Amino acid sequence: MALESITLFSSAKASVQAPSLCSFKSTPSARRTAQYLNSQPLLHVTYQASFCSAARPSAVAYDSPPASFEDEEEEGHALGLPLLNSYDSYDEYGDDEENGYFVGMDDELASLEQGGGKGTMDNELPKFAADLHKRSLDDSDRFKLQHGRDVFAERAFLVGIERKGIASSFGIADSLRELAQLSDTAGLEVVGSTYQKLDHPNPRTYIGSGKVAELRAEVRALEVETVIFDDELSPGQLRNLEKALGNEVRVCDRTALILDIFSQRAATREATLQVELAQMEYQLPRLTKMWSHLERQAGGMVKGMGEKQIEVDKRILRTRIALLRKELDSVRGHRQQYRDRRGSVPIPVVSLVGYTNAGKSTLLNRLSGADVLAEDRLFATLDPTTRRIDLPNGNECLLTDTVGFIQKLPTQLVASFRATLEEINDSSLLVHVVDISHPLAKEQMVAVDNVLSELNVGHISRLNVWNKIDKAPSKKHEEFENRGDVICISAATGEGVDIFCKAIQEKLKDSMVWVDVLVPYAKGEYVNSVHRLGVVESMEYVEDGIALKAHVPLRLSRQLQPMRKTSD
Ligand SMILES: Nc1nc2c(ncn2[C@@H]2O[C@H](COP(=O)(O)OP(=O)(O)OP(=O)(O)O)[C@@H](O)[C@H]2O)c(=O)[nH]1
Ligand SMILES: [Mg+2]
Repeated sequence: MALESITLFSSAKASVQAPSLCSFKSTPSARRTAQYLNSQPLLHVTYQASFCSAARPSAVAYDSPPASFEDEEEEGHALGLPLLNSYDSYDEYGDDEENGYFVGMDDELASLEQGGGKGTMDNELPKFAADLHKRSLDDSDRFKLQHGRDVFAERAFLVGIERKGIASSFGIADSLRELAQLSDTAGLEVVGSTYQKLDHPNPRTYIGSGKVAELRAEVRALEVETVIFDDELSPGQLRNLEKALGNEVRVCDRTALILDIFSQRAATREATLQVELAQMEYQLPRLTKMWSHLERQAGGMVKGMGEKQIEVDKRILRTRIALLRKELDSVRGHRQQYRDRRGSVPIPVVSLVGYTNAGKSTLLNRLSGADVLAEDRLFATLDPTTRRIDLPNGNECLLTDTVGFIQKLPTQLVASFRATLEEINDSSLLVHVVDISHPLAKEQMVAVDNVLSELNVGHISRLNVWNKIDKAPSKKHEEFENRGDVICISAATGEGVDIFCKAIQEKLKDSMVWVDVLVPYAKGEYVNSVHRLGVVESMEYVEDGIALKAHVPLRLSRQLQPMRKTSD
């Protein structure tokens, strides 16, 4: 078995260009097939190795025909997808399969032709390609243009629970609404949702067994393709739900969905590596489904074969995870060098943090004329962008836009993005941007505070900014007029932005350090830095140099340390 080249999880892409080919193993014949299909106009084949991933493939490739075609549970078969089988077991299964196509390798082909079988590379593959193409046309009304991309609108159904007695700041309706927004961002079409009131999530199936039966009926009635649960499912829950709901539907959870969105959006090498790592760590304990067909195929004769495969896969995954970590370390090393270089230029860093879709990128764009993608969807930004901006008093600072937060942020994601988020640690000031027009603005603030407290940034001073006041109801205006600790702005119209800049300036001054130094004439560049970055109180040309009294950013004060006047 050519295991080494399996694309184990070619990420859970919820939206792919059809058609895609799901292959359980990357065998030479599967690769060859993909090569052939990709050489055809209008066909684009990607491998996926598992049905747990969020994309519905257009066809399924098996290395040899599964033994139990009649078995209702047979994945691809049950989905009504064309099957592609490499030929080696053709004699045994060849004639009774209408849905399948058979291909073989050259040497196998020779023996096939000698044996007078019907399938050859030459006549079966083109038929297969034509069938795939036809199916993708049949499905074409399911494609909608979304955010400038063709997205296959899978039918999704959402399931949540309301915990009795647990005062979650997000109510179940709000949480499901947000899950729907996430699904939409991932390119799914939400066709319904349900929830159950429970003391605790059911350890076996998350919802109770009666509710599972109800869900199964609803899923059938609505022709649902993906069921998404609002909380992270344990590997056991996932397995049991997959079993209970049948193979026609895919089961996934909030975490997998968010990971999927991140993987669709990751643009830089570091973000891609981080998301891939998070996905693999998520998949590792959940590796079950992709080899279960082997058990059936062996007809129970080679008991535990699937088990063994899972062990092999786990080893492959672990090796890959180790490799990813190493690569990430090296990418981060480069970034650290960049940051160190930036650190030697003592410009204060101001970080924009906040809930996803709060308007952080819009604000950065407004202040710096940057061109960061800002759009009305969740997680538009994954990579931090930094721009230099001028403050009203002529000082400069660096403004950094960061990835947005969300409630129930997957732990793997927080862990793998920690390094990116840790840049926040270098900031002189955190600006917490809130979308005050959002009905759950308060709950979102709490969620952001929770993530921030995990990041140990309590020592950095904060500025709270309520954004989108152009959209907010006037009641909110009265509310914030009574508060001294908030700046109200509209990043879209520019209202309040001047006041915001002044507030940054003041806050930065608060975080500055008082210095009384004598700068030798030979080191005149420091005087420039003090003017550019600090607030000068007095300056005097004396015999040995320039005597300065000023407030300066901490980093600059360190550089000025040797020039401190000895008298103080
Ligand atoms: N009406 C109004 N809309 C705004 C304002 N600021 C931002 N928006 C809109 O809100 C949406 C989200 O803005 P972004 O700047 O992408 O939000 P973000 O905080 O960077 O979001 P993520 O990158 O997903 O974390 C966009 O459609 C913006 O046009 C505002 O002041 N008023
Ligand atoms: Mg953004």
